[in-house]
Amino acid sequence: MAIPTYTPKPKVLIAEKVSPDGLALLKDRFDVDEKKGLSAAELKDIIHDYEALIVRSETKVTAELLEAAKKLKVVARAGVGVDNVDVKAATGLGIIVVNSPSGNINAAAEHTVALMMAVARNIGDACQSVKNGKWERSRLTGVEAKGKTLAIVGLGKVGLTVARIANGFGMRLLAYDPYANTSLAAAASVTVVSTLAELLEEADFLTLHTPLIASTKGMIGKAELATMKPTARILNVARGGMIDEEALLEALDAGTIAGAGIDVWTSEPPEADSSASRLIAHPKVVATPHLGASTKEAQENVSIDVCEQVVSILSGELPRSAVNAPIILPEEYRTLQPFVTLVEKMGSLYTQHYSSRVNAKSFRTTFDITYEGKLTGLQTTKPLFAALVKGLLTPITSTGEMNINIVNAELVAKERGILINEQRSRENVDDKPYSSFITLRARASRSTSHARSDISRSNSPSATRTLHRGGAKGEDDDQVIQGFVSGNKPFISRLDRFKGEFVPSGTLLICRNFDSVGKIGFVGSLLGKAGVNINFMNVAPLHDVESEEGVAEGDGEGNEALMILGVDGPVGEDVVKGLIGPEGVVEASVVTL
Ligand SMILES: NC(=O)C1=CN([C@@H]2O[C@H](COP(=O)(O)OP(=O)(O)OC[C@H]3O[C@@H](n4cnc5c(N)ncnc54)[C@H](O)[C@@H]3O)[C@@H](O)[C@H]2O)C=CC1
Ligand SMILES: O=C(O)C(=O)COP(=O)(O)O
Repeated sequence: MAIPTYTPKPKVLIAEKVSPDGLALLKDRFDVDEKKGLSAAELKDIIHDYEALIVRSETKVTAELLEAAKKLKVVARAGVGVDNVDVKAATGLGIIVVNSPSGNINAAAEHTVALMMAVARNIGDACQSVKNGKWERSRLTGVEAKGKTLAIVGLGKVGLTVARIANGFGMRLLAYDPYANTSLAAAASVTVVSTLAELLEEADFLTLHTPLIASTKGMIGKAELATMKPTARILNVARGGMIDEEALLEALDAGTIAGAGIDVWTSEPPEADSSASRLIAHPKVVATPHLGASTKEAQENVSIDVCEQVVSILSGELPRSAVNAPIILPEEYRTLQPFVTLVEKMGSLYTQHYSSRVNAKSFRTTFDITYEGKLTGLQTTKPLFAALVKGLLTPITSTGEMNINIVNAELVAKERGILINEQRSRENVDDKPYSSFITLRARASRSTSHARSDISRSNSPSATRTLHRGGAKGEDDDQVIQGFVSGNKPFISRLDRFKGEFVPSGTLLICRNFDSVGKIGFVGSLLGKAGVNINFMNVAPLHDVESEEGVAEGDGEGNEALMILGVDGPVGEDVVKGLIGPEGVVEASVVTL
C-alpha cells in the first residue's frame, strides 16, 4: 500500500491587523499565522519558517529581519508606503516586495479633507470644550475653505483625489510636483507651480502627499515655514519626517502658522516628550494616530489586493504591483513562460557542459543572448534575462544560497561579473521550422582569458564533468547554444558547432566523437556494463557554420558529431573517463537539466 506523503503548506505570517477578507483567500492554500504585536526580536526568531510576511506600517522589515528569513519569497505591505520595509535589502535577497498602490487612496484623501475641515472649524478643540461643559462660541470661530488656496505638495494619487474633493468646496488649487501629470492636473483644475517657494507663499492650507524619500525628508522646515502666511494651516497625512516637528511647534507657538492637522509622526507611537508628542498636545493641532487608511472599505481593498499577490507569488506567478520587480502583463508572461524554461535550461546546460572551462569562483564571461522571430516584439525580456542568470548560476551555487529571480537577477549578474548583452534579431526566420529561436553565445575566450589560470577540474561542481582527450578544439571559438519552443516544450537545436534537436531534461551524456563505425556500440556497451540505462540517443552532426561565422567544418580528423544520450541516474566519473580514448569519444560531459 502506498504511504501518502505529507507536503507541508507554505507558511504565511500576518504581523499586523489585516482585514479578514483577503486572509480568506490564503487560508485554504497556506498555513496562516496571525501574530500581532511581536517585538523585533520575537519576529526575527520565527521568521525563518515563513514564505510570506504581510505587514502594515508598524512592522519594521529591516535587512536583519530579511536575512534571518531563510524561506521568505514575499513581503506584502497592506497599504501604500513601503518606507518601513528595507526594499534594497529585499531586492538583494531576491524577495519580492508588493503593496496595494490604490486600495486606500480614497480613505487617505477623505481623512486629509476631514483634518482640513477640523482645523478650519476648530472641531477638536470645540469638541473637548463642549464635553468639558463649556460654551465658547466666539473663541472657536473658524474659517471657510471656499475661496481659499489649497497648496498640494505631491500631486499623485492621494494629492489628486484631495484636489478633486476640494474643488467641490470652491477652493483654488495649486500644486508643486516636479513629476506631475499636467493633463490630469488640468482636468482636476489644479495649477502646477514650478517651485515649492511659490506654493508656500500662496498657501492658505498646505497639504503634503509625497512619499518619504531623500528629497522630501524635512522639506517643510524652519525656513519654509517662515515664508508662509501667519493664517496658513498645514496638513500631513503622508509621512512623519516631511515636516520638521520642532520648527512647526515653534511656528505655532509664535503664531506664524495658524494650525495643523496631522495624522503621521516621526515616531509612531510617539515617545513621551518627543516633538511628536508635544505637537499632539498642542492646542492648535488636530491629531490622529495614523488613521488615513483606517476605513473598513480601504482595509478590505488592501487586504484582498495584497493577499491575491501573495497567492500569485507563492504559486510561481508574477504579482501585479511589485515595488521591486518590473510589472509584466499576465498575457505577456503566459507567452514568455515556455521561453523562460528554455532559457533557464540553456543557461544551466552552458554551465554544466562547459564546466571544465569555467570556474565557480571566477565565473566571468560575456554572453550575447539573441531573441528571434516573435520574441522580438516583446515589451520586456526581464523574465528571460532572470532565467538565464538563474540557469547559469544555479549549478554552481550552493542550494538555497541565493534565490535568483526577476527581482535580483541584474544585481546578482553584476556581482558575479557576468555581462549579458540582450539582442533582438530582425533576421527573417520564415525559413526556420519554428518562429522563435533563442541563441546563447558565450564570448568566453575573449573576456575570460585572465580568469583561465584559476580554472581547474577540482573546482568543477561535483554533478558535472567534462573531460577531454587532447586540447579542446578551437578554444577561442564562441560557445553557442541555440533552442526553440515547440508545443510549449523547450528544445535545444544547436550545441556549439553541432546541430541536432534534443529535449533538455533529465540526465544527459553529451559526447563529441569522430563519426566512424562502432562508436555508438562502444558507448552503449560501456554504459551497459556500468548499469546505466539509456532512454534515448540523438546524433547531432556538424552545423554548417562556414557561411555564418567563417569557421570551417571539421578539424581535419574526419567528420565530427555529438552523441546525446538520455540516461537514467548518475554516470560515474570513471565511466565518463572510460568513454574517452581512440576507440571511444573525444570529449564527454554529463549534465542534469
Ligand atoms: N496616512 C495614511 O494612512 C496614508 C498615507 N499615505 C501616504 O501618502 C503619500 C502619497 O501616496 P500616493 O498618493 O499613493 O503616492 P503617489 O506615488 O501616487 O504620489 C506621490 C507624488 O509625489 C510626487 N513627488 C515625489 N517627490 C516629490 C518631491 N520631492 N516634491 C514634490 N512632489 C514629489 C510624485 O511625483 C507623485 O506624484 C505616501 O507617502 C503614502 O505613504 C497613503 C495612504 C494612507
Ligand atoms: O498605506 C499607507 O501608506 C499608510 O500609511 C497606511 O498605513 P497603515 O496600513 O494604516 O498602517
